Amino acid sequence: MAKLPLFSRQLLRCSAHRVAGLRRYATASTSPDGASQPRFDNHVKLVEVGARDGLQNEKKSIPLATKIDLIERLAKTGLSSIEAGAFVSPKWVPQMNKSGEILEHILKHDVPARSPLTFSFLAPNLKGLESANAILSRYPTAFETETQRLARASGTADGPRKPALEIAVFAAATKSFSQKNLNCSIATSLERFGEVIKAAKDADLRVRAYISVVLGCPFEGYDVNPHRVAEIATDLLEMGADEIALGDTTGMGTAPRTKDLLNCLRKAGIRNEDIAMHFHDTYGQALVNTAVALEHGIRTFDSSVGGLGGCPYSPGASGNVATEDMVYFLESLGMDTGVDLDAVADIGAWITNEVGKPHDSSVGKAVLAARLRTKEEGRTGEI
Ligand SMILES: CC(C)(COP(=O)([O-])OP(=O)([O-])OC[C@H]1O[C@@H](n2cnc3c(N)ncnc32)[C@H](O)[C@@H]1OP(=O)([O-])[O-])[C@@H](O)C(=O)NCCC(=O)NCCSC(=O)C[C@@](C)(O)CC(=O)[O-]
Repeated sequence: MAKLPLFSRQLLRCSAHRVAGLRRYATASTSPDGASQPRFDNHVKLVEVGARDGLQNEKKSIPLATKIDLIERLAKTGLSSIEAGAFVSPKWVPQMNKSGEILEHILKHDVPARSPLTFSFLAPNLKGLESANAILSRYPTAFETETQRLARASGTADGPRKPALEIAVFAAATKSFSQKNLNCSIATSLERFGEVIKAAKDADLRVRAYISVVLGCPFEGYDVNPHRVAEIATDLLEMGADEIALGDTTGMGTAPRTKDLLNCLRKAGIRNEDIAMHFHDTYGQALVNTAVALEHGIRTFDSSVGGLGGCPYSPGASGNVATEDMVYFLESLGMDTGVDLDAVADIGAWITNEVGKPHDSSVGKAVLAARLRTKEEGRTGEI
């Protein structure tokens, strides 16, 4: 009898949460005072940042066709949110200079997707937003506004499914990082983001607001003040941001400091639903920190296929936590990501090869190796 392929597509995709009797991951996510009020909320949203954060640091210019191919492949995996580009100064980050073409491609072509998709683009100032808006205004019916997206999500509207668009601003928790990344102080960046957020809201777009270096700064070290992070997050939410993405840009975060930061934000009145975690894996702590954030009640995490990434203004920082590792890890805890692990493993191998980078996902490599073994065993069986 042929051996059961141990890591079959089904098993990899569904993993432990479909196994009867497995403990579901409990959380106290809505308890404002942190009191233990376990509830079951097993869906985790993964925000795929490979096409932007993953590629922005590459020195060699990556062809537009490769970037579009990457985005289209990712769209078929069950991901619901894909960061696709950045309307930033090409002098600062040359790799992102074709982001307008990417947005235009998304609007002109019906990108086949397994789930309703949101595409996100960074904009550090009004100039960036205006560039995005100029393109959007040429295709006014090709995307869902935030009002339409919310109506669809709540079941009060239907009709042909179109992609939704999101604008992302990016503040920093330290003065030095703000200066290096944005060429201005934190206060000035917040003033600019206030304008960007207002204009994006006027255009009925969803807004994500990053705060970088929340758990360690390449210039100021480990001691980033969590109260300062909470203040900046509060400012951005008051300006109208829909979500705060906390960036461990350097990967210096540890489990206790992740917990302290999230407790500090909770005490400041920031809801878990408004927070996403963005871990880099420089010190191999991203999954541990994810577990801490998950236990705290966070349900949105960023990741990058193949572990691509690194910030141009964070010397030494390695890639984002790999999407393959996140899917495997989260599903082994009983969470549902809706993402096809087999498919992202293929994309991770393909894109790292395309950009000539080492494939940085342990899970991705294991999945591919197991598939190869199964195939070889199948061939041997046939003989
Ligand atoms: C903010 C600026 C523009 C200030 O940079 P600046 O030099 O102070 O700006 P400026 O207003 O003096 O403009 C300089 C030139 O850039 C142009 N310019 C100005 N703005 C734009 C724009 N939006 N799009 C296109 N061009 C722009 C502008 O027109 C001008 O062109 P010139 O007249 O010299 O030909 C610059 O610092 C910048 O673009 N920074 C972005 C850096 C960046 O993209 N970093 C990576 C993203 S953040 C990140 O990766 C972290 C994150 C989000 O992943 C989370 C985490 O891990 O922590």
